[in-house]
Amino acid sequence: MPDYALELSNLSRHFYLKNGAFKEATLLKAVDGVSLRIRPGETLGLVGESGCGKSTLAKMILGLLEPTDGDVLVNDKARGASSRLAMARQLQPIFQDPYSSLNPRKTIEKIIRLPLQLHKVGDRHSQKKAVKDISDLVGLPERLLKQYPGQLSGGQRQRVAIARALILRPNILVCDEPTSALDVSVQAQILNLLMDLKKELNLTYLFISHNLGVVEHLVDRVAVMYRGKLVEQGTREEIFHHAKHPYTQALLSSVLTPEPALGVPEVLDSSSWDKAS
Ligand SMILES: Nc1ncnc2c1ncn2[C@@H]1O[C@H](COP(=O)(O)OP(=O)(O)OP(=O)(O)O)[C@@H](O)[C@H]1O
Repeated sequence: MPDYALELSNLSRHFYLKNGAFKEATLLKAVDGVSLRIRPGETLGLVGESGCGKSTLAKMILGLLEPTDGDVLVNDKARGASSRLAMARQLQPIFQDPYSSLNPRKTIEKIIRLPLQLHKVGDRHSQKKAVKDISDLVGLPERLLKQYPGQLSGGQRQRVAIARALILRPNILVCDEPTSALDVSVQAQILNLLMDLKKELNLTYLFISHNLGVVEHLVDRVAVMYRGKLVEQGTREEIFHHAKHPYTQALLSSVLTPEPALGVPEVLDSSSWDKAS
């Protein structure tokens, strides 16, 4: 077992923004010297308002964006030191919009199976069985496997995205606003599913959200980001009940008087819903 599932050291990503032909470019420090560690099996919530750098940080962890500076370690090894397959078997993303991330011309079965084919894992028979097993695990009825993304509800599509992320059996999921595009009633179902999967598969989560109401119910620890930097991190109890940094306090007080748009769902009452939304 590695000491840390994820370790970020002094991670930065800067962008030069052009201000028109004759003006000098300005430097935007989208992520600026972020260091954090997540232990195996832990859920870390990364919170902060829109534009503070959360997605940029996620993209660097996932290898979709090169850091300007700093290191990403996955299961104690530099991410650049592992092959694509080795990395795909450790770390997978779940994004906000399950529709745009699913190929509309492929059946659900093919979409979930694709990572196994791309990485040449198993034969046709074992791949089909793996798709069936993972679909059961995420609560996707078998009849949906022959359908196309456009025929599914938002919640079902997010279950497909989760199944595809898990088919190579990674131990870490980077969830970037995984429920923000869903109806409030469906959000709770997907959040409950993610928590059930975490227990069953002993997963580690980096859970990115602007919605502190969601984060409070799910995470072990919280890291608070403001203008590219981490301003505070601590246990859920420390951050939600004894926050020290004024920005964290301001963020929390805006949640205590929620706007309707924040749509804090009624999380974690799984008694009243069906698995297949
Ligand atoms: N490719 C890019 N080129 C220039 N600036 C960028 C680029 N990507 C992100 N930025 C800027 O970096 C900053 C951080 O953006 P990022 O998307 O990481 O924030 P965020 O916290 O995820 O916000 P949101 O929750 O709205 O997605 C923003 O000011 C954004 O405009």
